[in-house]
Amino acid sequence: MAYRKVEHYDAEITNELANNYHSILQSLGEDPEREGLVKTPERVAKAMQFLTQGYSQDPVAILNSAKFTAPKSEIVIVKDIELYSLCEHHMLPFIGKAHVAYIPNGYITGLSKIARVVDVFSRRLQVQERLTMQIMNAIEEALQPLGVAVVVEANHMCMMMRGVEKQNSLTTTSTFCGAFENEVTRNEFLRLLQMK
Ligand SMILES: Nc1nc2c(ncn2[C@@H]2O[C@H](COP(=O)(O)OP(=O)(O)OP(=O)(O)O)[C@@H](O)[C@H]2O)c(=O)[nH]1
Ligand SMILES: [Zn+2]
Repeated sequence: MAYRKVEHYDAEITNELANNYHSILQSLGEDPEREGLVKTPERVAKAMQFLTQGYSQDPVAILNSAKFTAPKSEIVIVKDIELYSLCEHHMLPFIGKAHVAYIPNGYITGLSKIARVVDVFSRRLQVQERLTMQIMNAIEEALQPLGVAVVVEANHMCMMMRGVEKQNSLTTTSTFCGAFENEVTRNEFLRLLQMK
């Protein structure tokens, strides 16, 4: 059986983006008609739609799609969720990990849904601070837990490949609400994050 990729891209948007990328290649001094580049505008058009698909996804609906009742209230942590996002200033990747915790207040969600929510907000043009906050707000809205904590660590290609050209700087952002505003609970979360 022939290999067939299963992809869903809007034909009109793909076409419009591809025309623009064709012009961009010309502006960069390239020949968009040379063999290796003939399909590049269409490939980039699809890649960019993939990398920004989060705009059309509803994070709260994702969390609610596997919402279960839970009587006990212990910290739930999903850590080391890898993320790939695009900085909104340069549209270059920033790559890192999210660590997400919440304390249920009667409801839990499927663990994979937490990682999916990280993807939804990562697949948009972002700044790391807003990404961190949006993950927290979605969990808060969907589950109304006793608290939510989100830490994101990332390397920004715009600081590595160009600009200030720093190869080892790691940006950490965090946001806490509810019970995690309490120092004891927050420290417990930070301690659990350090456990390997
Ligand atoms: N706060 C924040 N800043 C970011 C993020 N991603 C990129 N930036 C920064 O956005 C800033 C944009 O600054 P500008 O001076 O307008 O752009 P620029 O001339 O390209 O700046 P340089 O990167 O310093 O060369 C830069 O300092 C980037 O490092 C992010 O997620 N959060
Ligand atoms: Zn940037």
